[in-house]
Amino acid sequence: MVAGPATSILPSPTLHPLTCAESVEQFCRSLRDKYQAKPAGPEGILVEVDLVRVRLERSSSKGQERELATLDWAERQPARGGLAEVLLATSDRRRPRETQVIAVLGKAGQGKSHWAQAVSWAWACGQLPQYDFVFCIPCHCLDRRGDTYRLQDLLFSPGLQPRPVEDEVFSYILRRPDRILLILDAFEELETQDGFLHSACGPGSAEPRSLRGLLAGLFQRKVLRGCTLLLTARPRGRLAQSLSKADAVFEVAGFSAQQAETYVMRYFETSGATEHQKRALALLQAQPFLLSHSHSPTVCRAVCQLSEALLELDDEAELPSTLTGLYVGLLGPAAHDSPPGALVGLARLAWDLGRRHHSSLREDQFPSAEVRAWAVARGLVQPTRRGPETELVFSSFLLQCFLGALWLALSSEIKDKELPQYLALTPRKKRPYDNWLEGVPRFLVGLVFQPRPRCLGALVGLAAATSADRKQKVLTRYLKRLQPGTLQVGRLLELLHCAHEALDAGLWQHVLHGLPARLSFLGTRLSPPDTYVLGSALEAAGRNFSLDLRSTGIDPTGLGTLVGLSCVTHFRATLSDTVGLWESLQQRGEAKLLRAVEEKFTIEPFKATSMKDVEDLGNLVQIQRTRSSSEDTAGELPAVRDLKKLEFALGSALGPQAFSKLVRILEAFSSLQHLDLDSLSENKIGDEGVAQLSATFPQLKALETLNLSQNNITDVGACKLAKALPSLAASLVRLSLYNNYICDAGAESLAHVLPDMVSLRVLEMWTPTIPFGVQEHLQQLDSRIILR
Ligand SMILES: Nc1ncnc2c1ncn2[C@@H]1O[C@H](COP(=O)(O)OP(=O)(O)OP(=O)(O)O)[C@@H](O)[C@H]1O
Repeated sequence: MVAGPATSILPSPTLHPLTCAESVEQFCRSLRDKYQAKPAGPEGILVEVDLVRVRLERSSSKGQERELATLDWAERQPARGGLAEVLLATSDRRRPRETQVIAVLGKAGQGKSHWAQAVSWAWACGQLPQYDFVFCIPCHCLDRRGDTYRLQDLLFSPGLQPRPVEDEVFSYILRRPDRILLILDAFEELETQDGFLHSACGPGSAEPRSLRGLLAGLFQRKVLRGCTLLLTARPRGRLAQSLSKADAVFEVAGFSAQQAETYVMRYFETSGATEHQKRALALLQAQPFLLSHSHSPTVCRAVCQLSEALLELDDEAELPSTLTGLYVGLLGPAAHDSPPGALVGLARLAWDLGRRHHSSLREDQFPSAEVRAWAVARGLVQPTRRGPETELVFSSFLLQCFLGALWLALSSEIKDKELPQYLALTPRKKRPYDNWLEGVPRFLVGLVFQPRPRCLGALVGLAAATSADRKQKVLTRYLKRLQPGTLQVGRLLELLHCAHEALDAGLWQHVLHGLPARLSFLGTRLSPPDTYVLGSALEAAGRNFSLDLRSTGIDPTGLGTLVGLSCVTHFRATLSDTVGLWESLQQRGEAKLLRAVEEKFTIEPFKATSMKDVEDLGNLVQIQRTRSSSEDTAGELPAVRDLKKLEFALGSALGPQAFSKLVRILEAFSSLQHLDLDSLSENKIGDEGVAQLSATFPQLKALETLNLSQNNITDVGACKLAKALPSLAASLVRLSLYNNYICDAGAESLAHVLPDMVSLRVLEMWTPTIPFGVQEHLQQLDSRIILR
């Protein structure tokens, strides 16, 4: 694990670097002892996972807002150097005494807190000798009120640290901020402090201020200047804006298939049931939907818990095929021995807290002490990892979502006409879920639609479950009125998940029927469960589809599964990911599938906007060339062979360099009809670029439109172009040369080849550098010349 015992980090310290008061040494020792204490049971399992370097980018739909960029699979760079790489991510910063801010993002349950815990554990084991103190602070423990918040209150929050702290410790911290690692875990909990980046941060470190002021001070690098500030947070929501100020951003990748398997094995080792290890793995593998979800450690753990319970009872058991089924299975036994109304009471609490963006509960919030004791005993709520002992949290965010949905499914307080809004499928000004309770829609549909006896009835009894009948009617009416083809693609995916959870043939068919034949997911992240439901839907729809899977971050297995479906007749995907897929199919000897996938792949029209695009295109052509030079003459790639339109829009900084790469592969595109080298930001390929391009004309036999406007071309380039143009005489219909630096000599040389250009209809050549007299002359010479 990146955060695991970071053996690769630095040599273990021989001597503790503190050479100060005994009280400081003692505090350090007790802090280490606290972090070293490993939790018992599954919480103590640590599977090493990757952190991936990511970036935030401006949201395409929400103007200035920033969101996590969706990286292509090949673009993802795991921090293989482990924790050392993450913590030193910004060591190349220009001012070494500056605070460095590192953000670690991930969806709920992806393992951020576990990772943060492992960082403190690694420190406690002497593996981060560059820090004298690590403070790992769960943000939900922070006191949010008042203007009397001091740095000491943040570092030494009551209940968080081992013992009362003396002034000496604090003054040591102030003297050596560079040796402090401050971890703010679950930073999204502080979203009410939104806007702190621009807040005034007030006087020195020890002075009281508001929490917002203190955060401002830390982020503006005025308080504890020189420390390392590590944040973990869910990626969506308002706070993501402040994270754009981080020096480095990583994402917790979650479990790979192999890591999920390791987790299952360790889970059964820890629980002392090693005899069930293999059987549990087989159960998971038999349920591909849950398997696709097992990249989330939270789901993986829930699956293990249910498998353990099932295998105790019955060796022939099977796991359910939905997430709703998983949580009904887990909660069913707890519901049976609950005090009256306990489950519904807890569900209401989950909903109320979630709506207010909270996950922690105080003792006095439970309906009764009995309910609290039951919920703790059943592991539904648990003490916070490092918070005050009196504070509890739901044992997972997904469980909180499930309970919230249970409340919606049963409550008579939710009006019928309000219910559909909780599915969040129709556009609204404000999204009802943003980081919080986002799992609710699927669970709500699952609970309301799945057959009562094995679902809602199993939790609250059949009599109480009948209250969901009306809700089912309301939701059926709403869902059947939805037209899947008109939904924004993120909502379409959510609808597919809801329909999957419903286990209702009518609803499923309705959704399948409305799926458009061309589905573009461009820019929308596709997780393994998304790929799974999408694949099931396409297969069941009994029609053909074409898919655009570019910029979805789809994993190689998911890509292979979707594009391998016989009903997917065409697809677009990121070039590098597609080439990766071909290579793996080739290695696995799946020649037939490889051929099929190559046939379906299209890049039409192709727009190169980055150097990577050009390089990826180059790789594709290289594959084509290698194939055609080998025995395999049928190895032509239709994507290359059939490409008709190619746009190049790299801009002036990278344009010339990238174009010289592009021009080397141009002749491979034998069907190219439209080559557009004009981008709004100007490519500036210049005379040299034009000369290189002209040399490829004899091979571009199908070229009809050539746009060379805004490319810094002078008479030199124009004359070269004119000389080469006759090779395109039979095909070229339109040539654009607007806004270059062509003068009379260049213009006239172009005009003089026009009699040979029999297909040409238009030569657009307006540019202020051509003298007026020459312009008039040219227009009289050939009416195809446009000089306006
Ligand atoms: N690397 C790991 N190895 C073993 N178990 C893990 C790992 N990561 C997470 N888990 C398990 O998954 C559960 C959820 O992880 P964690 O609480 O760290 O997620 P999170 O991303 O912080 O979620 P949230 O945003 O809801 O706070 C943990 O309680 C733990 O049981």
